Amino acid sequence: MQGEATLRLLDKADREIFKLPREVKGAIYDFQHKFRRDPANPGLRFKQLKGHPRLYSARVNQDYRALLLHAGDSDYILVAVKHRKDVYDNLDRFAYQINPVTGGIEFLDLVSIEETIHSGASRPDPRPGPAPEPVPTPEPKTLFAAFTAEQLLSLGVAEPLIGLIAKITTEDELLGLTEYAPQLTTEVLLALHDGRTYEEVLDQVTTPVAADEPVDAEDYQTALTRPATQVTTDDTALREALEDGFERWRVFLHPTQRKVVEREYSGPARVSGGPGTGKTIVALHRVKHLVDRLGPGDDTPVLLTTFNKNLAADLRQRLLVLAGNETARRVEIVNIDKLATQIVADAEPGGHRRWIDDTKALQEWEHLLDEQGETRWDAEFLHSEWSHVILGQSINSRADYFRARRAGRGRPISREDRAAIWQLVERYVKRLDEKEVWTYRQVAERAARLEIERARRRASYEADQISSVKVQRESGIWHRPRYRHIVVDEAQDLSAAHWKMLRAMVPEGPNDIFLVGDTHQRIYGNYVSLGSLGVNIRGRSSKLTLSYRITQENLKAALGILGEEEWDDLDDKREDLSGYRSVLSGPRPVLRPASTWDVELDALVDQIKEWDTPALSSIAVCVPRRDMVAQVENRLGKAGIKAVAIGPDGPKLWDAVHVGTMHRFKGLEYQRMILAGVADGLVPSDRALQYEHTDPLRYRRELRQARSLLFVAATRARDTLVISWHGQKSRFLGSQESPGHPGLPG
Ligand SMILES: Nc1ncnc2c1ncn2[C@@H]1O[C@H](COP(=O)(O)OP(=O)(O)OP(=O)(O)O)[C@@H](O)[C@H]1O
Repeated sequence: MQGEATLRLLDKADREIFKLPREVKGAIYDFQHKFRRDPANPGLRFKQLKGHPRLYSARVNQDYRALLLHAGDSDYILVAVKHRKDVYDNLDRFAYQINPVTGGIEFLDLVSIEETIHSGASRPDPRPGPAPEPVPTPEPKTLFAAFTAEQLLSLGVAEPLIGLIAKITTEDELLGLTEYAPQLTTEVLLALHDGRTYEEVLDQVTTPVAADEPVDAEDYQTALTRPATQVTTDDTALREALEDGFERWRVFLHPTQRKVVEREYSGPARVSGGPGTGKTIVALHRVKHLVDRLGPGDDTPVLLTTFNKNLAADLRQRLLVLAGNETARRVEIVNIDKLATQIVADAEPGGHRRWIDDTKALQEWEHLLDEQGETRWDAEFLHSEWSHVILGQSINSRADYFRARRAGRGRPISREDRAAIWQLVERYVKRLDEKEVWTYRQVAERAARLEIERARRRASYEADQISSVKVQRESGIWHRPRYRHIVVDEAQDLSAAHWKMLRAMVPEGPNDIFLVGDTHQRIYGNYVSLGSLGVNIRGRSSKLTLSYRITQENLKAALGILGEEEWDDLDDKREDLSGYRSVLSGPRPVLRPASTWDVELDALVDQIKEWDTPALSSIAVCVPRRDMVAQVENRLGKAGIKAVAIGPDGPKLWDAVHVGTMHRFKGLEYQRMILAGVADGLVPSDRALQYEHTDPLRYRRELRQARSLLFVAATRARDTLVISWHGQKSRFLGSQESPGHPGLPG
């Protein structure tokens, strides 16, 4: 063999490599350079392994050998690095195949897997709580006895593992097996063990990753290009994977993630998925994919936008890590309200208006109602009517408001009422004008109109250019589209005006808009129907279902919070979380009642002390109300625990416990989360509960939003989740209660 070679790293091989001594990792670094430059270099002692036509070994250092799978031509995959004695003494331990279901390449070291099964058997139970009474069992039952080998194979389980799987009797052994087993085998076995039926697993786990075409078991070259082959995508990625602090999401995408990232879409596309399924990761990879395909002379940027400022900052930082400066330079990353403000500021330079948030906007309503002596409607109702019905549908006149749809808005209002409300809204807007302030929604609405007008002028300019030779070449930029592509994260919280603005910013066509979001996590009450806003996602929707953040235990608890509520798909259809699952496991969530808020605060301090970790920012405390944030901060401070509130721009300090209201936790994640004050009256709030009899529709909407808020908060934990309350436990935590004991109703 002569000339250069490519070398990729197979998923999970990095895990074993990571555990090798430092000097061996250094040697691998040198090895991969040499190998790529010239695999025939005699110093590498590159040779085929007996009985394995595609498997080769090569020298890393005196004691260690790299195992390389030949995919064809000069393409190799690094599948393991092992001590010399573990390579040549027992060659039967190695197996590889193209999975007949997915068409992805899989490698197995049966001895390593067997070892981890046995170490799994002696693993300590990660879940606290009373130890189960030992029950004498004559014959341990195997976990997968109910399924035939044919069934397991048809679900995509790796054939060489069938024998080992038949012997598994405990969950810990199963977790041991999954450490080095191929991804699909792991997912299938855990889903079956979780109680899903064969048909459910086929439908939810296997089919989404099955190959689209018949699989040729010998064509490794084609297999290498399939999303189901989880390898680093290029040579540089392999080098990164060996570095300290390597983040796997950068190179190993799940096959369903890779599919949605690389697909060609004929128009706007939507990716949904429960918390932690990698929607943000997918949005970042999609941006990279789109930039990689831009022509060299194409300087129209790609827009990456999200809901708030600190998430935008996080996206920028992660895009730099993923794709580097050159790519990031071609991407505009900005939160949606800032984008709208820029548009308005550019169009109306010299404006002095300040933004006000919803709390301030409500105060203004209250003052207006007091001054007018108006008691028929409260500030909340009027603010919501103005924001969601009037601004939400771009209503400009009284006549249009008379005709406006108010579906799902709560109590019906007469024509006479509408006339009075319209008058109040006019006075309110005038009041804000005089004070030179405006709400984010007003800015978004104004920006949408400006962009629609700009798009209209651009379209007529283009039409003129085509139809008339006399149009001069103008140097103005208004006739260029603002963006080539738009990618949106946290799509569930954007308002109708935001979507109208975005729609006008990018020409309709292939890959124009790519949005990711989860309507179960909608916390700002913006219900939209994308189709009616010109963002037609029909036929271009996909779903991610495997959570990389949440453990199975926390996932069950979080799903319990959602209850029987119904959710939409941003486009007037229903959406659910069927298939949502995890392969991670950890401690069960802890439910902790307290008699008073004071006692709850004491327990919170004790809990953090008990964790006794120097990594304070791996801990977060989430509370339902702003005043409680200050109280928690205060109490932690008194106990000598450094704490900091999460502000609108995110947390200011990184060596402190982060404390915030539920809204502030959107998009974040922490090793350990405490949700405090999860009591009825707070979650949902008394304010929401007051509508139960007066306005049932509104009551339902408020309750759904409160559920979503608690769902967002509870799904931020990577590992430990503690939920506490004082007084009456929140109705969203289910009916079972076992004070002092861990566990939540599933
Ligand atoms: N392919 C992957 N490999 C490894 N880790 C991944 C992968 N995809 C996602 N993750 C990790 O899972 C976690 C959740 O990812 P991400 O934030 O993208 O999920 P999300 O769906 O946007 O979550 P949420 O809806 O809760 O905000 C992150 O820590 C991320 O690094």
